[in-house]
Amino acid sequence: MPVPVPTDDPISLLLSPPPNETSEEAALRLAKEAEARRVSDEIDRKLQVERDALKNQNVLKMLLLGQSESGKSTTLKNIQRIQAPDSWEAERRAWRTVIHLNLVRAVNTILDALQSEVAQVSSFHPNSPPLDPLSDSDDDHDLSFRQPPSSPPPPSRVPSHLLERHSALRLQFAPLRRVEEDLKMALGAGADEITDVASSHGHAMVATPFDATSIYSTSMSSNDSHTRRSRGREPSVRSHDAWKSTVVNGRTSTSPGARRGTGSSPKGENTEVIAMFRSDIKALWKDDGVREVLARQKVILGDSAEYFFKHVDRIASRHYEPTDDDVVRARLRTVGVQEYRIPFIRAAAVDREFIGKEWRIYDVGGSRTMRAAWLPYFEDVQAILFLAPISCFDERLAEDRSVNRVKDSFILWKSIVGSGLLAKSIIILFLNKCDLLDKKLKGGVSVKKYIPRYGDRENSMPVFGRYLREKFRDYMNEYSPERRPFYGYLTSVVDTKATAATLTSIQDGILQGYLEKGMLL
Ligand SMILES: Nc1nc2c(ncn2[C@@H]2O[C@H](COP(=O)(O)OP(=O)(O)OP(=O)(O)O)[C@@H](O)[C@H]2O)c(=O)[nH]1
Ligand SMILES: [Mg+2]
Repeated sequence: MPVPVPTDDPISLLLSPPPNETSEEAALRLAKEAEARRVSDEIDRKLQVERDALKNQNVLKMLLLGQSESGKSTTLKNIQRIQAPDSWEAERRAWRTVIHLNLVRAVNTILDALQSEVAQVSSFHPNSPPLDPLSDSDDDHDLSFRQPPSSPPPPSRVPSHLLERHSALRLQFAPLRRVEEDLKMALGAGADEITDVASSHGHAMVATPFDATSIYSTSMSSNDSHTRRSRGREPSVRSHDAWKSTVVNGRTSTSPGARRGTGSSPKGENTEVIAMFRSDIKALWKDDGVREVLARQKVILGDSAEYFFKHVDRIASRHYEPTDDDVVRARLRTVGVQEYRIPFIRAAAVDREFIGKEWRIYDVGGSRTMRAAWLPYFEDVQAILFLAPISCFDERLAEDRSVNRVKDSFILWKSIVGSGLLAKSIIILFLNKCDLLDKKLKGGVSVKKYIPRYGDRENSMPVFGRYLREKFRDYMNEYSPERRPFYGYLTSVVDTKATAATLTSIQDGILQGYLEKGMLL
């Protein structure tokens, strides 16, 4: 006797057999469901084994969360630098390839901007397409964002010398296109930035990790709707150092010949080519006309581009060895979830009981295409370090141009602090990129234009930073299932000295708290 399906229950609707199903179809459907359940149970079993192992080892589990380019991997580098100096040193060399890619990509982006200027596609704004403004009636009840409509670009005032030289420049820099392709090949998927949803390679776009529900989510033990898990893809922890050993050992040559399968070019050819272009790159960056084109087209070169151009003499040299600061500035997008094991070396200062114990840190890819993969890591997490970049109050997500980046951080934050699954976790907030915010506000960008309710408060980094900090705190108080302390820091994680001090005191505080509760021993 078929059970009537309540029409208002989407899960039951999904699970109910299709009308007029034949017995063969029913058998096939049931077999598929049984297989999916088997896979799902296997995932649960593996995760449980992992959890039990962690408990036995007295490991503290920490997640780094936040949108893409919020500074999660940069924070992790700070942690590695302080707490795992040997592996930090061993990996230094590998970052050279990433830094070279960052530099070459920035040069090629400048050339693309010149190209579009010359082609007089002057209405084309690669980084800021006109959109409907986000109005005050937006759903964010006490803080709304406005994206002022893009005004038409002013007529090109680019000096004619640059326009005339443009074709020559393109020819002159042509070898750097090939170098970019080679370096990307060597570094793998993370070498490409996600530019829009079309480049998400079929990954589901979700605003929060809890939005990825599936028909099997009802079998979760917790009754918190936020704990529903997508069972579509097996959770995977990627090895984070695959590209590092590749570029250091030269298993994949970064030479153009190797890319085409001939393997004929000597290793290190790309470094040679980049070194040959040192003075040309310097001249390009210093050219006022170039600056004007970049400003006019609102081209975003990446947060570290300016730093790499500033240090091009060192970086574009044949014997370049990255410094600590260079490594911290290097940008490589995180793909999936990456696990790091880091000992508590400062722990002796807190209590010698901690000697031999370690952090298990998970660094996640932050774009909306990656967030579904976070959820399996939420159980038994002791600490979450949440990064919200606050310099980007006037920017939109690369993967969804309709969403303001600070608003996206609020959406994510509310879902994390509001999750029953994470109710016992310590949550620490870094309101990051304060250095860039300071520069932006001093450069004349007005907060009020994008956040009308900011009103006539001072347009300065400390005041706006504190204002946002209060908003995050209020949301935590409003959304947390149980009361929890708020730890919010205004940070610039590229400042390694200040970040080291902050991280050390946070670690000591967390360890002390756990020690007092007897949860680690
Ligand atoms: N100036 C400045 N740059 C920063 C800061 N934090 C991070 N960056 C830079 O911003 C870029 C992105 O940082 P990542 O740490 O790679 O960002 P992420 O959150 O790991 O990004 P995904 O891996 O895509 O999720 C890098 O070039 C960093 O050097 C900061 O506080 N100030
Ligand atoms: Mg990352």
